[in-house]
Amino acid sequence: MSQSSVRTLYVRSKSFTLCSSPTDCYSEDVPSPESRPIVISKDFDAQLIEIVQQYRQRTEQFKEKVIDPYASSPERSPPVNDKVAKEHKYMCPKMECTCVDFLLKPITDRVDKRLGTSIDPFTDRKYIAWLSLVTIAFNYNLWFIPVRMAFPYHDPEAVPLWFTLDIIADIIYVIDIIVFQPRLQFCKGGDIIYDKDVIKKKYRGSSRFQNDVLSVLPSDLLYFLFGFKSVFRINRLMKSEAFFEFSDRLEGIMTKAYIWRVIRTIGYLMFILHLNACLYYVASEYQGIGKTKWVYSGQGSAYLRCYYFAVRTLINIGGLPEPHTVFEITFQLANFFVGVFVFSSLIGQMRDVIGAATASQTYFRASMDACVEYMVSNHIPRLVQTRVRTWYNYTWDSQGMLDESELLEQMPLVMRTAIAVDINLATFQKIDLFKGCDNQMLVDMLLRLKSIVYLPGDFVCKKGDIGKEMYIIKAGEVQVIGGPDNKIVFVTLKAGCVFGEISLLQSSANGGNRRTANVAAHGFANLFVLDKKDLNDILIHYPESQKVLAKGKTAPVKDEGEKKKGLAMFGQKPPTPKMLRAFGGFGKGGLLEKLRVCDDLMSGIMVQTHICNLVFHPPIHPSIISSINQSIIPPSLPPSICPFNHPSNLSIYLSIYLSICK
Ligand SMILES: Nc1nc2c(ncn2[C@@H]2O[C@@H]3COP(=O)(O)O[C@H]3[C@H]2O)c(=O)[nH]1
Repeated sequence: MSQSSVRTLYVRSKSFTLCSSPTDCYSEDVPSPESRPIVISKDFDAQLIEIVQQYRQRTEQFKEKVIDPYASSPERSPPVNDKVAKEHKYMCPKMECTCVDFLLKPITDRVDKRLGTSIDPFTDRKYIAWLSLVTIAFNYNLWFIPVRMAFPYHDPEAVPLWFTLDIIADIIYVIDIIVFQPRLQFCKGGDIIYDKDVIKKKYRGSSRFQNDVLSVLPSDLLYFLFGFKSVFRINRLMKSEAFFEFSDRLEGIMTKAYIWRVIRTIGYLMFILHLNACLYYVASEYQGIGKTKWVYSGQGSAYLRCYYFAVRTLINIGGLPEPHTVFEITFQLANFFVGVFVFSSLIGQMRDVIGAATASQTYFRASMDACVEYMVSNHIPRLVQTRVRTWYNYTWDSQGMLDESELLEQMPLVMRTAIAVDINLATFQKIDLFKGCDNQMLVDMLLRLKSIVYLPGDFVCKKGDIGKEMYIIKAGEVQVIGGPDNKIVFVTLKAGCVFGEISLLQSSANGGNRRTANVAAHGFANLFVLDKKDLNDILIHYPESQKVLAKGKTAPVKDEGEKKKGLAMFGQKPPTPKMLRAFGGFGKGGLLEKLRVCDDLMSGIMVQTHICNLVFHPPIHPSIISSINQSIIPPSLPPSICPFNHPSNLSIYLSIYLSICK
């Protein structure tokens, strides 16, 4: 080894820093350097110098990064925050970004803004609308590729049109692959995945992606070699999944999904006929157009005539020229066989679709028929039979089913709650009787309601009966009636009113659990019914609400405001009569104070008549007052209890007064 090829370098023992002299290796933190000279060959020396240069370069890079923290670097991508994102809007953050990515960035940003980074494929209407477009493009290929293959439709004038349509369909396919499919949320282990990158990765690994890519392969380039032939576009049919997806999604959002199912089944039928028409034309061409009686004659519209042939053969209508050659007979036989199998299955499918669409109607008819049969065989009076039929018809017409609860019971509790809350909670919250009640209690109540339809004139409850249910009017009206033959209407309750709660909320001691009035449906009345047992079960858990309800029922009426509260639970009442106002209304020294006297004086009908005469002018006849008392005071109550001091009975008196004296 020559002296010139030898160079002396010094290595600091711990950190292996390369130094050009021993003193360079001294530093404050290394007080006693143990540097020893290393003798290296010239080649090795060159290598080391190169390494040192590389280190210097690296140091420079780091220095640069200190000045510009977002300088591109393999180790670090710039932090994503708004400011940086804006500054580097069109810069690709990752080293693996391609030019295409870089160019597409502004477009993808815009698309993200419009569509969002992920799409819910089940409910997103925009996606379903897009799918309809893809379905049109797919159907264009599905129907026109065979027809263009079979019939001579590629004449020079038509080629530009076909070409344009092909391009449009292809663009739709490509947009679907780039924009929509890589954004579709999916479910993994019960979690919905929204992350764009994960979704993209999943799509790219799916068989759908493979089919989608195959469907857009530019096989049309073969036109250059073999001429303009639609057979080269046959790979476009690989997009069939989009059609079936569209079909499912549409069924999911349509209120009458069977309409789409019928259209789809008819479409299948027409497509098979269409294919057959194409085959017939090809067969005719093979035989020679117009050569025999069986083939297409070459006259008129080729497609129309061939389609006509297909309809007659495949649906086995017959009446066609007899095939003669072996080829013709074989073709015709194949047609008949296909016709039998395909059409029998399509007809079966159609029957299922129509059967499913009318299933509920069939169920209704069957229930009603069974009931009528039962009534006839048990000699039920005709009048009752008519009422039962009317009930069936009205219930079916008004709610589209006989028993709503049957449908709801199939659902999990959370769904039932959602539906019940959505339909009725707002109405419930407005009912005065429930004001101040716990919302959760109302929801519990909603879940236990049963819907029942009453026919005009039906008694919902009768005075003196034991009250086992309370009612909320869903639709229609009921009337609180009394007097001889129940001819007197004390009050009419409308949708949203509650009744039947008096006997339910009072204790059975002294007959408090008996109905205090007759209530009958005025027209058709659709009522929610709440069982006493259900109500009690609920109230056990809501003692506060129980107090509110009890208060709503028994609160003493003190002034106009409170009177409203007390009476409002019976629904809309007639306005305060002029006469009542003349007597000072319900305020101090007014009607109530006068009536309270009867607590002490009440001993017979004459006293009541006297008070009535005092209050109402012209006076009410004593016989009417007597009949009111008989119909209002629960039989179990001692006669000494004044009927006036109960706000509800008071309202009845006022109603009678209005109806008689106005
Ligand atoms: N007694 C009475 N009941 C009324 C009146 N208005 C509505 N109703 C309702 O008619 C229902 C009959 O049954 P309930 O006694 O259980 O509860 C009664 C009240 O809810 C009224 O003015 N007097």
